[in-house]
Amino acid sequence: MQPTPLSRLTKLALALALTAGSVAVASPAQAAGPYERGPNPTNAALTASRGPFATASTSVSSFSVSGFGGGTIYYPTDTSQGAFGAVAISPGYTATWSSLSWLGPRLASHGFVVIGIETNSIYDQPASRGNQLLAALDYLVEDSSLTIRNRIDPNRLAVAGHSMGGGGTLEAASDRPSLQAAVPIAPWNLDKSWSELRVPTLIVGGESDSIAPVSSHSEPFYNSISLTEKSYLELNNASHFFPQSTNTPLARQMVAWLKRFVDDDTRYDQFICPGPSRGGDIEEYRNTCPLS
Ligand SMILES: CCCC(=O)Oc1ccc([N+](=O)[O-])cc1
Repeated sequence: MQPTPLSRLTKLALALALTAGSVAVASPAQAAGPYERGPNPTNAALTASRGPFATASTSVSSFSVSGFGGGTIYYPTDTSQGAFGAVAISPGYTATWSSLSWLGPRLASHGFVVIGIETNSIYDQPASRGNQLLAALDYLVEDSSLTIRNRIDPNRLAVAGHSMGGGGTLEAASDRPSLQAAVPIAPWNLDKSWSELRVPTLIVGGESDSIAPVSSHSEPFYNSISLTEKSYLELNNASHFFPQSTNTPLARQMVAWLKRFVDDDTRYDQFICPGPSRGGDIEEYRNTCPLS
């Protein structure tokens, strides 16, 4: 087939533009990442009590799963936008999911499937909690009896947890580098070095934590990570138990981190780099900006 000849007018326009040295290559509209979900983020949307998605929940009996103690799944009800990333969250020593349950609908309303787990025993240690987080993720993406399984993208998974659950979060991320994000909250672990970690990790600590003091837990954990993106948020005057009631700075930073690394949604970079400044609820924020 003959190429369509350029019209005289087009040729003239091109010649004029070239002479003027100003041929503008039409830039396509900024391509949206394939996993971006929801409207453009704002600080108000991240600090509101709910994100843009309506959510529902379903409980998971300990008798229907293996490797963890069941729990509760929260998910966006919207089925028009493709699959969502998922995050498994562990409570701390002697605690149950109810201690963190505000996080379930909060995160799900931003476009994530969340499983808040019960541990096999409330006395389980961090390594066991890490294995249980991974078992919960495996359940979400593999168990054919789970009717919402097709809402979950098996390649976009994350872990989080409080205290020994935060220690378990580090264990899970160390054991499974294919995870997209980890968020240890007031993490507690006897192992202080996580130099092998390749999972982008946001650590959130409390300035006044006397059970997992940041000086012997969150800070050395953060400092030991060198192979991946990391951020450290320290909350002003916060005790070990800050995640056990609605905590806006935690939710804001956690949603931004999950959006950025589970959904590859660079619209959230602005909340990570440079991130929150010191003052008010924020004692300190450190990160590895710029994000690559
Ligand atoms: C809600 C409980 C959070 C948590 O895990 O707290 C603790 C962490 C470590 C110890 N400990 O090592 O004894 C105790 C509580």
